[in-house]
Amino acid sequence: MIEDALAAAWDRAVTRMRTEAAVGPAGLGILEVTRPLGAVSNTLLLAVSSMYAKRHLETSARLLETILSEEMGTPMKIAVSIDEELVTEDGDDEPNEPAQTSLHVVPDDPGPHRPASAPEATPSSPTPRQTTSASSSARTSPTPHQPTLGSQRPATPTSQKAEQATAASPVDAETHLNPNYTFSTFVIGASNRFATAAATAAAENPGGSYNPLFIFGGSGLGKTHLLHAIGHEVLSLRPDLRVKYVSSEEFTNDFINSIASGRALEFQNRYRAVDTLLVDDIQFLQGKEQTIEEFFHTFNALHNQGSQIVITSDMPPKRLGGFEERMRSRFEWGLQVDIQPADLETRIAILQKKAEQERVAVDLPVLEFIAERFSTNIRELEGALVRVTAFASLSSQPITTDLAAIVLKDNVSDSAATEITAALIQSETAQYFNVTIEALCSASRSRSLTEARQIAMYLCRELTDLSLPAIGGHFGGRDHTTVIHANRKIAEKMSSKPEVYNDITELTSRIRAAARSK
Ligand SMILES: Nc1ncnc2c1ncn2[C@@H]1O[C@H](COP(=O)(O)OP(=O)(O)OP(=O)(O)O)[C@@H](O)[C@H]1O
Repeated sequence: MIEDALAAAWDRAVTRMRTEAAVGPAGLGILEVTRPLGAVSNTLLLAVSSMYAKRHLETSARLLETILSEEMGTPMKIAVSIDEELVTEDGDDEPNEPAQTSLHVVPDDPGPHRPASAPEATPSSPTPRQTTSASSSARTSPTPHQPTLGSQRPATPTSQKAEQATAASPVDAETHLNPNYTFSTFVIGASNRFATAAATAAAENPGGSYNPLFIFGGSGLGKTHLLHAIGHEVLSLRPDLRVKYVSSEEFTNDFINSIASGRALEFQNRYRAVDTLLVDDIQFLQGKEQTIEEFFHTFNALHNQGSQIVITSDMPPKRLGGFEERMRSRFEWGLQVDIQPADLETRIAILQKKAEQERVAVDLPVLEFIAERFSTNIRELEGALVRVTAFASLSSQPITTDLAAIVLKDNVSDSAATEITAALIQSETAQYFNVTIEALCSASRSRSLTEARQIAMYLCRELTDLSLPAIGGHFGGRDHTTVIHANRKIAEKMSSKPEVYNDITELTSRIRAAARSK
């Protein structure tokens, strides 16, 4: 229990931050839910619920420490930790929700404000059998071409997805490696065989002849997955090595923050102390001259000391505009490998693996059906499987090709013809839930906004090529782990909450229609 004097000083410091300091609404929101745990010597330990909140708080650390010191009458420092038991910064107040409870209606849980006409309707034939209540059949469906579900829970409380709702594990805080992205979960096919062989070789002999390893290819083809897989493999073979995964956006933010807080040297030491640096989506550094300069020095330092560097990009080094020749030529020092779009057999195998991981039994003809329709982007392919299995689970039906055909009827990838942007998704989502775009991107953790925001993030992940940090950036500068959390949360809810499934279906259709009409 925190001492009364300390608790009172903390409260006064928060008030002063609000009244005297130019802290924005996001910062204030975070301060208000920050929990003081106690003091060790002159350091006040604070707990927040996410990396996003921690970073936010740390940017105001100096000011906070000055005010706290004045309030306590003695020099104070702060140390911020993440406590996942706290309500998350996204207001997700059921982080440890047991799978089974998600199948019951919580009476005082209004959730987001859904449009009155929206997806609680009973679909017209030939949509699958519904478990809707009689009253819901009186409503009209806004999207008769899309299968929708009644808001009542399925009669059979055995949601396949709900049973494995806790399967997804968090990203490692130190290495930033996603435990789901390993070589064992990566399907090898003609399109990625060479890249996988090179990745394996680099992982087995870090700093060897494939240094740097440069992996390039189109969106959603598995570059990030391979990058993480290298990290895991290095650590499993050499647990003593230091591995770090970083997206280009994170590298940029880290660099900018380090300069702003006068900690440039600490930044350099942190990045130069690693044995394997995995840098994702290097193309996002284009045009950021100072960050590229810093990356250039990081690269040189690491290469000189024999550390392995692996870089991914959406294009080969030669075509990377915005980088000086000296940087591009370094990218070509080692080995460059590309990943091509997966062929049909590989796509089927990926779906098979995904279904196995999710512990959902899906017959081969259904997997073939889905794989035939989604050929350019594995992320979309996976999203399609999630939708089909979620719908089958919610409506207690077997997963058949007919059902898949209905669910995916309007969900064909048409990215070549239309451009779906984060702004479009935000605008459609805000309109649909009757909230403002500002609120959607704000720090507010109200339940209704949280779910609407998570749905918008899920749709950004599925319908755009944006990276996780880029999506976080569109939603008030949130951390990429918040986007991963939102993605997992919504994928789970789609299988257990008909209204969420319907929101996703309806919004996808509205977003695609809006993109086509532009
Ligand atoms: N060969 C594969 N085997 C298993 N899963 C795969 C494979 N290729 C891609 N995936 C899955 O597809 C999804 C998208 O892959 P990933 O994020 O690695 O793509 P990317 O090439 O990095 O895309 P972007 O350039 O948009 O960041 C991930 O969930 C990943 O696990």
